[in-house]
Amino acid sequence: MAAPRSCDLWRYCCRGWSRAAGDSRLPGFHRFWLGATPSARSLSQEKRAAETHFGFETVSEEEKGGKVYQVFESVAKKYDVMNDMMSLGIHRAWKDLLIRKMHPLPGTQLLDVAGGTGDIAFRFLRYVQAQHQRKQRRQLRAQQNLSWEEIAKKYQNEEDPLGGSLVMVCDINREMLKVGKQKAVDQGHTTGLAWVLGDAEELPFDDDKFDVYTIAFGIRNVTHIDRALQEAHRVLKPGGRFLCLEFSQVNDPLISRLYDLYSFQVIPVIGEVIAGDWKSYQYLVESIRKFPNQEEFKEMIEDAGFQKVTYENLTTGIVAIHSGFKL
Ligand SMILES: COc1cc(O)cc(C/C=C(\C)CC/C=C(\C)CC/C=C(\C)CC/C=C(\C)CC/C=C(\C)CC/C=C(\C)CC/C=C(\C)CC/C=C(\C)CC/C=C(\C)CCC=C(C)C)c1O
Ligand SMILES: C[S@@+](CC[C@H](N)C(=O)[O-])C[C@H]1O[C@@H](n2cnc3c(N)ncnc32)[C@H](O)[C@@H]1O
Repeated sequence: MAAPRSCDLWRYCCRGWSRAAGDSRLPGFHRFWLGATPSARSLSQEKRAAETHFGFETVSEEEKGGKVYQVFESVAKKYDVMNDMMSLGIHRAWKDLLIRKMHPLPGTQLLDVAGGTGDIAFRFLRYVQAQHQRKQRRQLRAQQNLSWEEIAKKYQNEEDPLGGSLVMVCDINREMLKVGKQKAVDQGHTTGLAWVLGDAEELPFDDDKFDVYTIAFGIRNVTHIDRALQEAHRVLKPGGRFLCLEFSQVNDPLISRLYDLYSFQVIPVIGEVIAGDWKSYQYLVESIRKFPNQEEFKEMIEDAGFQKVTYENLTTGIVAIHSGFKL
């Protein structure tokens, strides 16, 4: 390595000093002698810290939430049809895989954050219902000498086809929830489902409440991902599981080129043609590129206190499922 020039050394020292001067752990006296007035320093630091991204645009942290809200308010009515069109239905398989990985048993209490129009919740309900029916059938088969009347009665007396399971869909956007509630009616989901308006960064739930926390295609839109992860940890029961389905990084260079081409050249066009909304779909593809890769996100989950954190790539890493436990 080349020897540092004197101006480099000077710059290095200045950087070190200014860093120390901004260190809030230093007593005020030291900060004063290190050459920065605490108020000026902390002000400029706050200004920098308050910036984030909205797709490729730099925005203030206060602005971001509002912009994300507008995106989903705008796409809500066309959201489901857009997902089928853009992904050629592949998003359905990704969501099915998330539920299979969770393998919920009757009685599971699930919190689905950024649950939007309910895709994860409805899959969860169908899965636990099927599990519960299978369990019932096994029990009936074990009781060999029941009459058909007794068997029929057992089926009819079944009050809760979900065996006590519940899914709480929490989302910040009224319009997305409105579409979700209508879908629940259309699909005949009457029990085991609740809808709550709430922010992933400040969940309106007590500590240690849920067995599983899911967030599908949601965390990318949250302003402070670290806060959302801490909240996930707080509301899970000890032993509870965190599962996140999110766009991730494609590592194969050829697939990555094709994927970029499709994302930037095709998706906003479909957005414009089907939903009359180029900008929201431009934001979608940009936000995917700004999201941390598989390993970086895994570290963030660990930093929030989760253990046994793993991930599984789907469709060559276009999306990944991260899993962690509160132990
Ligand atoms: C506003 O925010 C949002 C709005 C939303 O509606 C949704 C979300 C959140 C997202 C979801 C809930 C998931 C569902 C939505 C999507 C998957 C849309 C996002 C899609 C991508 C970022 C691209 C990746 C999509 C796929 C892997 C699905 C499969 C698509 C194809 C295979 C493309 C086929 C398309 C054609 C043949 C049309 C012709 C295309 C061209 C002329 C352009 C050039 C295209 C290619 C050369 C082929 C495309 C190649 C790839 C996609 C890469 C290779 C893929 C594989 C090996 C599987 C939300 O936040
Ligand atoms: C792409 S949609 C995903 C919906 C659903 N999970 C799915 O897989 O189809 C993203 C959702 O995240 C919600 N969202 C964005 N920021 C949020 C936040 N801070 N707290 C809760 N939900 C949020 C949006 O309102 C939107 O419904």
